Amino acid sequence: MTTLMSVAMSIVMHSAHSNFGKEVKGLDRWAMGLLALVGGGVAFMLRDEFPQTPLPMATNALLFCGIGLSMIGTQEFFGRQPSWRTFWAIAAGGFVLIGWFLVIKPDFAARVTIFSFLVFYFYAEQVRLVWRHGTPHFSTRFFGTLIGIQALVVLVRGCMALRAMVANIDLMRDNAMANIYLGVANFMALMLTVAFMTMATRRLQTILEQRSTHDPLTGVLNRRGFAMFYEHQRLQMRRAGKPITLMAIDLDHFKAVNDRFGHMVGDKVLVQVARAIRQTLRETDDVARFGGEEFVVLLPDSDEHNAVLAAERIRDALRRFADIQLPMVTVSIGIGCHASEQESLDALLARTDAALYRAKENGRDRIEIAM
Ligand SMILES: Nc1nc2c(ncn2[C@@H]2O[C@H](COP(=O)(O)OP(=O)(O)OP(=O)(O)O)[C@@H](O)[C@H]2O)c(=O)[nH]1
Repeated sequence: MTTLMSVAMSIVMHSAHSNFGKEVKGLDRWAMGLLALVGGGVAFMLRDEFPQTPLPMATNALLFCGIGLSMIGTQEFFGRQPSWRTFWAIAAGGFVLIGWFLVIKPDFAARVTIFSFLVFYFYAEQVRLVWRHGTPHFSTRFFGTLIGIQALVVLVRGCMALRAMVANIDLMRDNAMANIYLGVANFMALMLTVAFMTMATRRLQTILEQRSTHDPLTGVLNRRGFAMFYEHQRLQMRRAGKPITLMAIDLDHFKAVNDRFGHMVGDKVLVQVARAIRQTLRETDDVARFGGEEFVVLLPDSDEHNAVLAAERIRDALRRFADIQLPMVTVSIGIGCHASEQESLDALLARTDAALYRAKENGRDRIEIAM
């Protein structure tokens, strides 16, 4: 049953990889790893039919590859460089050593010791990755706990084998430790896959949320993200009785930048302008790109005077563009402060935009305050 279900899970993993493999790494490794484990399981089942050597060797090789691939998958998931050398060293070294203690100098306990300690490394590395790079979320804790248990079980079995407690480690004999090990090994292959999928879907959810609220070119908020941020800040500021001020920023003669230097350079300028704006703001402020070359900044707990100071800082930052080998650009800025608690975001934006267009009309590269 476990073997069949692992095949099903491998298909699920593979289809998840083809749908969002670019966003979430490691799924294909897990899918392949599961297939290798299935192969190992089948080889294990056929042990009585073909009791002679190649089969146990193949079982071990497939199990090494299956568990090792899950480590590679988890490394890729967390954005780490996959350690293929370690993978091959362990898989090949394990294969040779187990072959030695199977054919040349048959020793069951030695084989279990070698197998357990080598695969322990694969699991322990994943525990380390979760510990260091995991996000504080249920899915990560779920995966981390399961992989930790798996590592522990394998380690205990390795230690028992090291002390040559053959009765406890021989899976063919009916004893508590062997039953626990077989149960955990079978159940865990599935549970770990489910847990990894939970982490993968959580990652995908975060990415999609980020995409729906952020501008892909500059990475700052988009209109939707800005509206959400505004709503959150509006409630907080209303409770605290503090003002909210908006700043509408539009690049001057940006068409000329595009025409003269090309669209690619125009894009770079937009990215740098967004970065420059962000760097001049406080932690509590945020900036959005409202399409084209217009940015809107929200300044909670700021009045018009503070907003003008912030706007001047932004204009100063843009003057340093020559240092990063980009064409110099100037901006026109409109500033609007909440007139009353009842004023809607659209109304405030309209007043701020009107101030911005006044700045354009009055010669650009200047700041105007909304009436
Ligand atoms: N490179 C690049 N250009 C963009 C993007 N979005 C809009 N633009 C360009 O921004 C320019 C906006 O031109 P206009 O609306 O005439 O404004 P402007 O030239 O900045 O003039 P004023 O705003 O009146 O000072 C157009 O050339 C658009 O093609 C973008 O994502 N990347």
